[in-house]
Amino acid sequence: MKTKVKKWGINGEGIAFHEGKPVFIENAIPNEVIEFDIKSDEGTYLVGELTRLVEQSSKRRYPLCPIWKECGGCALMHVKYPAQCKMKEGNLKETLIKYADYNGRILPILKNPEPLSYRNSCKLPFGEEYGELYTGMYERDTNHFQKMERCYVHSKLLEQTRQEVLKIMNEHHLKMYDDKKKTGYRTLVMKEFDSKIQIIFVTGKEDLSEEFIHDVTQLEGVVSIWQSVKTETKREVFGDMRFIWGEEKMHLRLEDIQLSLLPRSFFQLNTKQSVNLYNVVKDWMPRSKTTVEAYSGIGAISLFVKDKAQEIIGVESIQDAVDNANENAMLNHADNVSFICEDAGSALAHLVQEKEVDTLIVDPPRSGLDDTMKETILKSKIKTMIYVSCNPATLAKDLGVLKKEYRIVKIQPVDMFSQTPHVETVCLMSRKQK
Ligand SMILES: C[S@@+](CC[C@H](N)C(=O)[O-])C[C@H]1O[C@@H](n2cnc3c(N)ncnc32)[C@H](O)[C@@H]1O
Repeated sequence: MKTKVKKWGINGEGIAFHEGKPVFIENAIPNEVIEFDIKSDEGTYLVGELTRLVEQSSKRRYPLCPIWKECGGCALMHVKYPAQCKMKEGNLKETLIKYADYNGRILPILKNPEPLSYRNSCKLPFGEEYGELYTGMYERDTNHFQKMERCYVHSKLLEQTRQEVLKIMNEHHLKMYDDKKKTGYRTLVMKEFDSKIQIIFVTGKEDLSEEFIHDVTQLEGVVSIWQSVKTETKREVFGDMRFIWGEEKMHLRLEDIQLSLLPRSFFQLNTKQSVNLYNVVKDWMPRSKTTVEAYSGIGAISLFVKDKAQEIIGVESIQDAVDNANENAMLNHADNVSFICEDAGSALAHLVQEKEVDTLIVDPPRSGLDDTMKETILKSKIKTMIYVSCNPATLAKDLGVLKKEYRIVKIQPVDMFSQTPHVETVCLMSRKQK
């Protein structure tokens, strides 16, 4: 069948229409004329497969990565960078209209200065082929494991080290995880900050030999090695954490803020753009008496805005991250900033009773704000809210609820995840005057 692609889908697919139903077609770009087959009928929509490009978009480019389609991690690898940014702005706008009934201004997206080689971390399962270990990922919605030769969005040092670590593992004839024996190597986790690398080997019941560790420590940039022993099937990648060698924590500097973090603690995966993101929050934040930062991770946002409030309380559910955040407050001489380990919604509910909280910053996971959080915000006297979101759909749905009491002042998309359809957004809100 032949059709013209009408618009972008949220996952970077093209959407066309066939007999009144939308057809989601991977690798198709709006305004292209294409031929496609129907892969499946999902009731309200169809899934199509592009079979031939009849008229190609000027926004299309040759994708750098040979496995971009199979991997699925970089669903926009075939789209020129300016057009990727336009796609994200457009999808954010459409989502805000759909769920929050907001059709106001959205600031132009803050572009990523490095659309390739920006990722500071990876978490990749091991596979084995002809007795050799490799890392890869499962193709989206399948059980097919795709080998990764080279990743173009990993930072250069991270990618170089990943390849060298694999070489050493194979020289030591290490094996992938065997679920029956509960031994072997499951996942390779690596983080790179300021040209220093931390490696976490997620394994079964495995003793890492001294010779193997010694060889890994010889790699340029490697400063920290951990092991995570995990024999259950649950999704969480970290099990029993064992510190093996070097520096326990990773250290990084963002402008004049110093941060350190343990392996379990979350940090944004694009270090340079996180500085630009945090500066938007800092610029938009008014002077405050008491600010709560919910979902505070290792405390980076609170420390960025530390001079704008008399007191800042960060709330985070991972104890390691809270410990790091409190140490980071000390490291940066921020006596007015402290962090507690609690569920963000429950903590806000009691903090607004105990203190005059006038400003709230939230940076929740992709699932957005839970009901307790939203109800507490609506009942509170919080004047200013800054919502940092990595998921336009949950952001828009949450704004749809919060608009009862808050008006949207400004919205700033930030491109943290180039080559992917994901977009980070900062939204400033102000409590309506009654
Ligand atoms: C998107 S990250 C934001 C971290 C931080 N703002 C930053 O920029 O590094 C979300 C954080 O929320 C934490 N989190 C998830 N659910 C939570 C909850 N119910 N209560 C408190 N923190 C939670 C996660 O552990 C994670 O550190």
